[in-house]
Amino acid sequence: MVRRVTILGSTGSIGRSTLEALDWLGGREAFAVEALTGASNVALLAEQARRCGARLAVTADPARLPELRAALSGSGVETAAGPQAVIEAAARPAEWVMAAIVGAAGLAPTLEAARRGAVVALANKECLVCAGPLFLAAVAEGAATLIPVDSEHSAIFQVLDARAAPERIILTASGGPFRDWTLERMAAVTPARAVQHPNWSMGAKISIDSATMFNKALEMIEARWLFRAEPDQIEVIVHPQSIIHSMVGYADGAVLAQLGPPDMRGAIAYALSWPGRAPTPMERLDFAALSRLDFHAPDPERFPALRLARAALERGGGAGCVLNAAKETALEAFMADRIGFLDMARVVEAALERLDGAPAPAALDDVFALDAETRAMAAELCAERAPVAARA
Ligand SMILES: NC(=O)C1=CN([C@@H]2O[C@H](COP(=O)(O)OP(=O)(O)OC[C@H]3O[C@@H](n4cnc5c(N)ncnc54)[C@H](OP(=O)(O)O)[C@@H]3O)[C@@H](O)[C@H]2O)C=CC1
Ligand SMILES: CC(=O)[C@@H](O)[C@H](O)COP(=O)(O)O
Ligand SMILES: [Mn+2]
Repeated sequence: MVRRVTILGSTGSIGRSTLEALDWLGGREAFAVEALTGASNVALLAEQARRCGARLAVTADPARLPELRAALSGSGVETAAGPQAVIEAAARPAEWVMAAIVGAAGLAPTLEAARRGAVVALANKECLVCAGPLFLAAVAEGAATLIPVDSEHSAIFQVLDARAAPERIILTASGGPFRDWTLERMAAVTPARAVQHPNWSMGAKISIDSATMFNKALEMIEARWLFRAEPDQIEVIVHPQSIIHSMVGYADGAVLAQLGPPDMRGAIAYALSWPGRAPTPMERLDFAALSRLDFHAPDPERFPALRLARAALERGGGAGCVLNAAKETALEAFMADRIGFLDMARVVEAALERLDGAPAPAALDDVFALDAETRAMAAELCAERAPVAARA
């Protein structure tokens, strides 16, 4: 039977890997693409839609609709544009939806797919970071199935034992490109350098989040909601090779791990073939060639993001939403050379302090309001930091 799929964020790193995984697992004979969505890369979106015979292609940017229409003229692919059209794409009747829009912009469309009961392959971590309880309520309300795709959470999902509650959730972290750098060197890091992840090929924003370890901070909060883990059950260990994707410890002291090459097509193919395991051409691990796997504790001084995530977890309420919105604002300022690399954590810390006590958002509009309030405050905090050129 042909399965209908939708890819939210098809033009990004995860979106492109998803299209490859669909080809691995049977292509057009096994899958019919209902909708693809992108934002700025309209040429790629149109090419993807033609190639896989999508019914609908949507750009989140209304100004790009004429370009999308021109690129798809004569193809029979429907077109639409704007944030509401992305939500409507998620509402269309695909049984399996890849949620791969970057950032908080992915929340509303992914919620829509969950509410109507799709199998949601969740790459976007911000849904759970900004609105964990709300998002899980939508999953329950829609009787949706949530399959984690973030490599760590996919790994944990794969080794969870239905018969025993986990004692520890152990997230592995590569440590990013500045794992061994001094604070002095890190202070002068440029965006071009920060996007160079040592192991994974990913979009620019998550690559920089890996460099600050804010990616791991988001993943701690993601794990809290996905696996209903208490904050003190969630640990982070630096593992520079990114071969062990994460681990779960049980009450008898046993630790189960999932291993594989650092290639997201593995986690995506798993989400497509769940509850089975379809054969894939993923590279096989050669343990003799690997020879060693290293581990060390993260350095809290050089990577304050982990401490901030723990504080957000302990504060609860709207702290996850505040942490993410402040982080996204600071990340954009860093990418535009308006603040330095180490300033990102300073901005997030100040925003968390100023908005301490923000209540947990009870509805989507509350998330948007807290997100907007935090972004405005974080933008002021960024403006207060000395310009990068003045500090050079
Ligand atoms: N890349 C990876 O290996 C991993 C990614 N993730 C998570 O998955 C998500 C996607 O990451 P990644 O693929 O790297 O990101 P990319 O930046 O490569 O892709 C992001 C996608 O979102 C689209 N997009 C950007 N802004 C908007 C918007 N405002 N509204 C709607 N769509 C938008 C982009 O469109 P366009 O490009 O056309 O502008 C693109 O399709 C993130 O949440 C990330 O944290 C999790 C684990 C691993
Ligand atoms: C592929 C994936 O899931 C990323 O989130 C990855 O984990 C990033 O690597 P870091 O461990 O450096 O954050
Ligand atoms: Mn990850």
